[in-house]
Amino acid sequence: MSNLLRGVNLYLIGMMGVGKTTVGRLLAQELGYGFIDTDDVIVKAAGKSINDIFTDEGETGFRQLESDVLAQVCAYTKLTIATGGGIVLRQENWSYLHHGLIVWLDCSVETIFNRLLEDTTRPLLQDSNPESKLRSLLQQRQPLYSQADLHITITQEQTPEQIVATILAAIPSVLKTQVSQHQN
Ligand SMILES: Nc1ncnc2c1ncn2[C@@H]1O[C@H](COP(=O)(O)OP(=O)(O)O)[C@@H](O)[C@H]1O
Ligand SMILES: O=C(O)C1=C[C@@H](OP(=O)(O)O)[C@@H](O)[C@H](O)C1
Ligand SMILES: [Mg+2]
Repeated sequence: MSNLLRGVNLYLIGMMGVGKTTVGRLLAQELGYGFIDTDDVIVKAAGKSINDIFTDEGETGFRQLESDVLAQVCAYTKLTIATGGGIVLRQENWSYLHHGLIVWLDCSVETIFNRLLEDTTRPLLQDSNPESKLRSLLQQRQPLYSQADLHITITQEQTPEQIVATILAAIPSVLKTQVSQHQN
């Protein structure tokens, strides 16, 4: 698979809680790729948590840091990059994402809600009705996520290992499409 990819980066996109960070780390191991989580880089660079960045600099400040980090990481190859769920919102980010293969991890709002029930690290979910917030975020973002090269729908029961296997099995079909598009 690594030979087939020829060092092309994989970008995982999708809603918060879908498993981008968890699956991305495993996927990188399987491919012999490096792993980067854009949120981790932002936290290290800013020296504070995502919650504190949202409080101090607002979502706009966070989105600027996110774009800066994405612009930097896309200069490297052989990486699996777990992005934050809102990376799709800025048009400029797409020019960076399209340097690599974009994989949309998609699962139901119910699954996400159950996973993040106790979580306090996602500022956008600190809402009086987090489930309805998730639904409206998904509604807004779905058309953007659907611009990915690969759409992987996952069920609540699927383990990270199974999701990695599904992604690896699907990659050759997209690479083939891209090669034939170049030939036409
Ligand atoms: N396939 C899975 N099955 C069960 N729990 C999962 C799975 N993938 C992720 N999780 C859990 O869901 C939560 C969110 O996962 P995370 O990887 O941080 O998602 P994201 O980066 O997309 O926000 C974490 O607690 C993680 O352990
Ligand atoms: O969906 C979003 O807008 C966000 C998702 C988070 O990352 P995960 O998708 O890894 O949870 C993080 O970037 C921030 O809380 C904003
Ligand atoms: Mg994450």
